[in-house]
Amino acid sequence: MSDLDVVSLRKEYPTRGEPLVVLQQADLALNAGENLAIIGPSGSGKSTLLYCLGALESPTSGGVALDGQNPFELAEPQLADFRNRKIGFIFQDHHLLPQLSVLENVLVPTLAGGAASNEAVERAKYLIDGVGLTSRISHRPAELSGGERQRVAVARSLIHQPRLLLADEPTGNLDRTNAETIGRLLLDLQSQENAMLIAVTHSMELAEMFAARRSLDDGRLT
Ligand SMILES: Nc1ncnc2c1ncn2[C@@H]1O[C@H](COP(=O)(O)OP(=O)(O)OP(=O)(O)O)[C@@H](O)[C@H]1O
Repeated sequence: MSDLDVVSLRKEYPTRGEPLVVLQQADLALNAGENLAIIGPSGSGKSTLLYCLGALESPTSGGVALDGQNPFELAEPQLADFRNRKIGFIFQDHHLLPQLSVLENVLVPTLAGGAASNEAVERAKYLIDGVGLTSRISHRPAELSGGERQRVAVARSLIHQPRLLLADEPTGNLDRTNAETIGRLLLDLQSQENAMLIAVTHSMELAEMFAARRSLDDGRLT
């Protein structure tokens, strides 16, 4: 058994006619400290796969086990807690809250139980330093460049020391130089934190920075 096991994952979306099969028999296994890029053209099901891995979407059939736990067996709010503590998400368009500072944005995932603890604030500052934004800690997203915003999103994704980092086109909106910087940063932090990282992308440049690559074709991981 690996730290992450995905077995025969199938995802269909209902339509007025035949259901649309987006994933079929997708299998993968990953261990702590490993990273994987999944490449596929637009519409091939990359985001759907990532959402199933992140327990944001339930698969039609098949299973996901993270540290031996199948999240789809959990009821809310245990599922929300599992997602919050075990999984870090990075999206193409950062999803930062415009009215909050860099520090506050990084702390958002810790606020479910009320005010951020001193420990969380220390960890947020450590991560903001790690992504090179200490001098911007009080800035709002609108006062940052696109690459800087994505660095904040990377720091935020790591706040709970997640076991699994999921990145959906993390460099999709960035120019080549910034894309390379974010790719490198993600991989460095993932290795430092001994997390698993799965990124879906159509960028070969990004995929080539990863230790392993798979393609998503016709709903199958090859
Ligand atoms: N909620 C939904 N209901 C019905 N069909 C959906 C739904 N979500 C996605 N799809 C369809 O599933 C297919 C895969 O979508 P998905 O977003 O996973 O692809 P993708 O590889 O991430 O694409 P892109 O690179 O363009 O973001 C597409 O044909 C899409 O139209």
